[in-house]
Amino acid sequence: MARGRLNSGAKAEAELPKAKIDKQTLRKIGKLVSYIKPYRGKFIGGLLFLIISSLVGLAFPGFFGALIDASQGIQRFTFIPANLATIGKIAVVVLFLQGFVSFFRITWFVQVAENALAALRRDTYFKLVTLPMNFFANRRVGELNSRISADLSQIQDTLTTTLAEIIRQVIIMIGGIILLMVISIKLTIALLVVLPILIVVAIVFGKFIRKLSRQAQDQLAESNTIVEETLQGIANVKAFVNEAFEAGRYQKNLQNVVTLAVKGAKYRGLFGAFIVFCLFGTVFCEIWYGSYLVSIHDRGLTFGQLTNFIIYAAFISAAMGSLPDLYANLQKAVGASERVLEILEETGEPVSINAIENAIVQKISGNLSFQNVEFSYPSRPEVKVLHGVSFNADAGQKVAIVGPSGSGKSTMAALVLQFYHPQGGTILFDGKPAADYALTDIRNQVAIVPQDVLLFGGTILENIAYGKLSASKEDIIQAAKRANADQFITSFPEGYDTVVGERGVKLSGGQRQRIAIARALLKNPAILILDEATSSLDSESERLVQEALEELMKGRTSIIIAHRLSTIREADKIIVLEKGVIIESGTHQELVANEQGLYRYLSQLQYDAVQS
Ligand SMILES: Nc1ncnc2c1ncn2[C@@H]1O[C@H](COP(=O)(O)OP(=O)(O)OP(=O)(O)O)[C@@H](O)[C@H]1O
Repeated sequence: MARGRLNSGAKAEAELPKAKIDKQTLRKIGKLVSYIKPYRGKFIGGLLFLIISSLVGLAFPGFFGALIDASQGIQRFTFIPANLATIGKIAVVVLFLQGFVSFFRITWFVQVAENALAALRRDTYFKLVTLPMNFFANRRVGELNSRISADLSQIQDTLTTTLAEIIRQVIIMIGGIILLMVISIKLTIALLVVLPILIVVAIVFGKFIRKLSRQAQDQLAESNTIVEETLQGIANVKAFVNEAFEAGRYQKNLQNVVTLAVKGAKYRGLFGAFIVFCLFGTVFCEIWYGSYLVSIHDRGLTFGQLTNFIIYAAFISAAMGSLPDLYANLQKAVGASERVLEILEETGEPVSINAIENAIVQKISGNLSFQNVEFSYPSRPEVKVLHGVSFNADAGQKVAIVGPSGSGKSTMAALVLQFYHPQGGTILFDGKPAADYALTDIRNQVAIVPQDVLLFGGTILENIAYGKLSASKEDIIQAAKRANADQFITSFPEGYDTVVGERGVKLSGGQRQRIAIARALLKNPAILILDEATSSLDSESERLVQEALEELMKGRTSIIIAHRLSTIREADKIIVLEKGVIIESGTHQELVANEQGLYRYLSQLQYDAVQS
């Protein structure tokens, strides 16, 4: 029980936190029961079979006793004759039934748990992806990931094994004690006085030793860090002639490891001695006393009963010993359920899990306007990012937003996409407030080509199809051609089936952008947001991307978040944003005419940078 992986050098594994189990938490996690409901027949059947198999398991040692007694001509039970062959036949039938019941219990429990968990995983995932952007601002991806993996796995383990084990062990413990009492009250009392004390001591001792071995492991991991650090920074160590200092530091750490390990070993030794002396001592005393009872024939025990007693005593000790760990697992599962429920109870965005229900209902032709939009991010309500921003983009117009870094350009794009909602003012599509549209109607008709294009692990074909999942291969190739992407895609040996993303081919920035443009072309939105890449591409790549963008912008409203002013000269309107306020707006010609204007200043800066 106390055997940690001593001195492996690996950091001790982080355990899932345990939760208190009380009425309130049980009521809360009771909501998860709805996931088992569709399979209640199998679940109840499994429970019933579990109880039967536990009871049969408990009764089975009775056959051993009956066999031993039968060998001495004693009939143990009135309903089992003292005949070895008959007892053997009955045992075979019981074993067969036990096997049958166990088979169904295990398969049914696993079926229930797997199906229920798959549904729970799906719902948690769907809830996660439909949660508003603000939810993600306050949480780390790793933490959310562990909800889906570690927490749900813990619940799954509990449903498949822990719950069944607890029920079985409780039945064995209670049933075992009753049976022991039937055999010999005196022996049972002697056992029950000593056994719980021994088990409690063993558990506490075990925990203590586990803690010590974890400390030693952590210490060793720390000394491994010293090795890693010094080897990585070996030039520094040498330059400062600090070899002796580092060796001393390492030596000191190792000494701590040894001290902790030796301390752990002492307690381990003590634990072993305790087990040998107390536990085996108790067993010996019990058998000794039992043998005495066997020896005084008339009031005492039969050999068979003594054998039964020893087997049941072993059963009970094992059950008592396993219950604390099982209970701890149950606590972890309750904690995991609470955390999963926290996500499930969040309010998600109105997006249906059924793709058909997300289809466009209200068409948008492309008129967009901001009216006095005031906005601060919910995670930082005290910082106002947009102050009364107003502008109009008529259907088909190109509107560029320029301004220094942090002025709020990307925030405006996020508001158009309804990632957040303004605290003041209104965003209108075709003259109607955003709230009059279904969220999916707006997002389905607005596309964004972001600065940094993220491709999913999959083929190029799948990545382009992400813009319109129902698109045919011809449509996808057509979109890629219009986005100047077909040529480089077909130059790969596997063409459109080339796998990209983490495990696949790495595409250049310009290539990824053209894939994103093809994706947006396929989506065919009424409103397009282009978040121009800040890092410049080489001139050939730049030309290809620019051409593709021109193609993409044709016939739709385009909002261009521009970093290079040279690309937006032809825009119908340029909005200059500074610290969340529109300070200028007009065409390129109008803006450069304003000698005091920020736009003129910024374009002069960029022009000078290009010249130098
Ligand atoms: N998710 C967020 N939560 C809180 N504050 C944010 C968030 N995103 C941006 N901000 C803040 O809002 C302000 C505007 O940021 P925004 O990204 O819109 O600027 P930008 O003009 O697009 O800048 P850049 O040109 O560097 O991309 C900044 O002060 C930024 O720190």
